[in-house]
Amino acid sequence: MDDLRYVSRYLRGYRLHLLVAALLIFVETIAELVIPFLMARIVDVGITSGDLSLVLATGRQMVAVAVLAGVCGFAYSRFSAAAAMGFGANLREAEYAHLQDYSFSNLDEFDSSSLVTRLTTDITVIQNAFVMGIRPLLRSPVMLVAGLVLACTMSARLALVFFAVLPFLAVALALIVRHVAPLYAVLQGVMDRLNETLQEDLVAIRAIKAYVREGHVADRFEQVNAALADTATHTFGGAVLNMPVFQTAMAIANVGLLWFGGQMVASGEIGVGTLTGFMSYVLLIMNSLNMISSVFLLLARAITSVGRVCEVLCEEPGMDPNPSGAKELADGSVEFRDVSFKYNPAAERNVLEHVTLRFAPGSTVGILGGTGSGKSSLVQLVPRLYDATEGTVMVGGRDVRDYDVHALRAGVGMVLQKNVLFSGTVRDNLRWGNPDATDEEILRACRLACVDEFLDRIGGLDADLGHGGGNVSGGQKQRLCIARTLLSHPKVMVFDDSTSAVDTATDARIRAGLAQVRDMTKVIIAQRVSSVRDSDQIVILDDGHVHATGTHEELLASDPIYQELYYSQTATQEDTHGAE
Ligand SMILES: Nc1ncnc2c1ncn2[C@@H]1O[C@H](COP(=O)(O)OP(=O)(O)OP(=O)(O)O)[C@@H](O)[C@H]1O
Repeated sequence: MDDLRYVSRYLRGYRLHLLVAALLIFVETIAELVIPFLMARIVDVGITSGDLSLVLATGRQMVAVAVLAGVCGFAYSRFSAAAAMGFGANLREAEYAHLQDYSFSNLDEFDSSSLVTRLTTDITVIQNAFVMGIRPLLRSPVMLVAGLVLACTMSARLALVFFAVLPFLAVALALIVRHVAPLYAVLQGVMDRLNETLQEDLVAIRAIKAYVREGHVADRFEQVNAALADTATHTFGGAVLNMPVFQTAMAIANVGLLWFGGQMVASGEIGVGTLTGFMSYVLLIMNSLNMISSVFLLLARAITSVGRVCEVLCEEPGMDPNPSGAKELADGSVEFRDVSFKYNPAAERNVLEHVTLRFAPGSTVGILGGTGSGKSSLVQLVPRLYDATEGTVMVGGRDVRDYDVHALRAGVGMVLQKNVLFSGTVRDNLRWGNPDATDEEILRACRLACVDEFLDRIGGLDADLGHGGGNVSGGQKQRLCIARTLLSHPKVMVFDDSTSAVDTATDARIRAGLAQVRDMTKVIIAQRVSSVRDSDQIVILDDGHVHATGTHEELLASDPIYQELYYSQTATQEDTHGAE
């Protein structure tokens, strides 16, 4: 209920539509209830007494009431559709906007495929329930109560026959709803799994072909697909039982009514018109019961989806973006004061443990360490992609939490390990760094990042990069990403292993280019010692701890890890040169 109340706020702008739709249904329902009465009058009074003018006059009234019901039904469908689609659009927009406020830690909580389902399928389920559910939800209780009252008024004895069948129908329908409702939550979960598998397989399709794993992923997909088919069969198989149960009850009630009703007509206790009118009301009552159970099934599914949408909407952003915080970084200094960090508060071990470091503004800092030693985790704390669990991270002499997070991220450029480019031209992509950049500025950034070496070959700034930047190589992509970040003129720039795919000579040229940008602090995570040896400071991380810091000469003279890295890599290079 709380979830329903929560999402109802997204009806804004469509409450009037909903109200008008409800009124139209009410009028339509009343009109339909009047028709059997008019019919009974024609048969019992008009035809029995041979009064043709009464038959015609009542017939005209019946037509007018039927037209009124039709018009109301038609107008209702317009208003309810507008309300449902508008509500769905509001919900999707709210989910999407809230996702933009998610921190990286929030995004760790949800699978991206599940988020896609929650923004698409779940909203469609809610919209469908809205369009198809409101009408029976509003009509059926009115029909049920009014039908019962009117049927009893027509013939209390006949109503007894009908009341004997009613409880069986009600219990059978209630059992179906109870059995099927929880299955919808399972169904949506399996749907998530199918989307997840599909997304992973499509993203990794090249790797799958390269490793000849088509058979393996096909088997995996088949399993999830079969699980979805099984769950859906079980769920919808239970839901459609509604219909045969209803029809059986209807047939039994009809036989009983005709049997007893026929005897009552024969004995003159009631007229034929009353019997036919009564049977029309029975049909209305049974129909409304059937509708109520269908609506419950529809709502059960929609409530599961509402819950899933609410999980996205109610997820507290993992960090306060502090929009009223400082807007400018005084300089590019970075400081870690006794910083410890773990991704999940429930995790036993910290990923970073008591890290204390200081990078002077404009300096170049190299970070080395084995895989999983915490290099990426450390630098992600600088632009607040995550917040430190303990201790303080300072940029430009202030705690990072004191900045408006957007201003902080504009001041701390980051070239991530996994580079992402978008469809569009080179110019479009580079302007992500600075939407106002002129072509001269773009070309300067291209020179610094050594993009100029291949820019003309791919077609200049107007070259189309294709979907996800698929038209350029891994090394070219990395250089374009560096140029893109340079264009935003950050005070601190972090390179998270972002030249791993370029050759050593190009790597050196990029570093020479970056050295020209003097007022920017450069933090370079690298696997190669050659990428960081000229840095003002080199930090060696080991299992989340700062193992050593110093210049190349200092570390080479004193640190065993650095010595091992350096000599193993120079030996490899010499071997390679020797082999050449
Ligand atoms: N999003 C995440 N959620 C939970 N744990 C994570 C997450 N990202 C990284 N880790 C864990 O944190 C530890 C440090 O990872 P990190 O990526 O910082 O290492 P790294 O030194 O950059 O490694 P590499 O050189 O392989 O990129 C690893 O044990 C890793 O499993």
